[in-house]
Amino acid sequence: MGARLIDGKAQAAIVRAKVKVAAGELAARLGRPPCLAVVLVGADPASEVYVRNKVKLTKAVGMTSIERRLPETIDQATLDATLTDLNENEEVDGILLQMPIPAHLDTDRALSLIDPAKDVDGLTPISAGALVLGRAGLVPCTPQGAMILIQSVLGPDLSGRTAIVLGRSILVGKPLSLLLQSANATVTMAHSRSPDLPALCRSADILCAAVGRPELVRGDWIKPGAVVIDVGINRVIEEGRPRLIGDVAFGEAESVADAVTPVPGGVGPMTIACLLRNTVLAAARQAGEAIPHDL
Ligand SMILES: Nc1nc(=O)c2c([nH]1)NC[C@@H]1CN(c3ccc(C(=O)N[C@@H](CCC(=O)O)C(=O)O)cc3)C=[N+]21
Repeated sequence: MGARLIDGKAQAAIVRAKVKVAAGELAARLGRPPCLAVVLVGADPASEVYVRNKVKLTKAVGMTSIERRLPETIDQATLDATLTDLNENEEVDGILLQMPIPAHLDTDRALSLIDPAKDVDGLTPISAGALVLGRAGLVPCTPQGAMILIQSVLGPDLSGRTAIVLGRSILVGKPLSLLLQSANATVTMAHSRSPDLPALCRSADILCAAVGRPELVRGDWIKPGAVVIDVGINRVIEEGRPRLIGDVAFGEAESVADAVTPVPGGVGPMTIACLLRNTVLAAARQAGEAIPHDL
């Protein structure tokens, strides 16, 4: 009841349509389509699904993709060599190392080897630093997708609005806080140790939940008329069936918020659309070409 639904599937389709035009323009100038390389270590079933989906959507927007599948048991040197090989491959514009990688491998080391120019996940120290410093760089996909959803409701300028981000992960919470601040919102970075989370949340015009705790955010945590962005994707079993639920109690949020993202169909589809967008941006920048179209 009440709140508008923020349609992540529809917004992702808009982003992909723009990416498709841009990829076409760029392909004509480069003499080949932009190319995304996906590195998958091991055979985690959830990762397999994501990677298959990414490859399918990459082709659908007129780009190419290559996959490097490595066995669960590889050593760090093999992973490192795979990444540096892709760095040097001039046919590859973007590199994505699918997370998580097996525990015996060093994630930080692997990420820091990726050429920042090809870092379509925005997770290398150089990309993270560029975001902090407000310089041009590749922005992590999930927070970028969340921003597009927020701005689809509130417009590009968030001046005068307060925002709270629950969660301080490198992947989502930290970069999303910085992006909100760049768009002129006044941002609170909250987390599990923050005092009185419900009251903090209730003061925010924009509430972003990225903590990975199913339905942590209740209706009475939400300021009436707020925009609620649910970044959580929690797999739960309900009545014997697997189901995806967010970090926000959706039914309760609906009767308080002005607009709210569903799970699934909210931020998730935006993540992949923004990955494709980053691949085009990376291809253009490396070739010294202008960013095609209005991306
Ligand atoms: N290097 C790296 N980059 C990532 O961006 C990355 C990763 N590793 N590892 C795993 C997580 C997870 N992730 C999702 C992307 C899309 C949906 C998505 O589209 N979800 C659909 C539902 C899909 C379903 O039903 O399972 C939705 O929310 O509507 C979900 C999760 C990207 N990740």
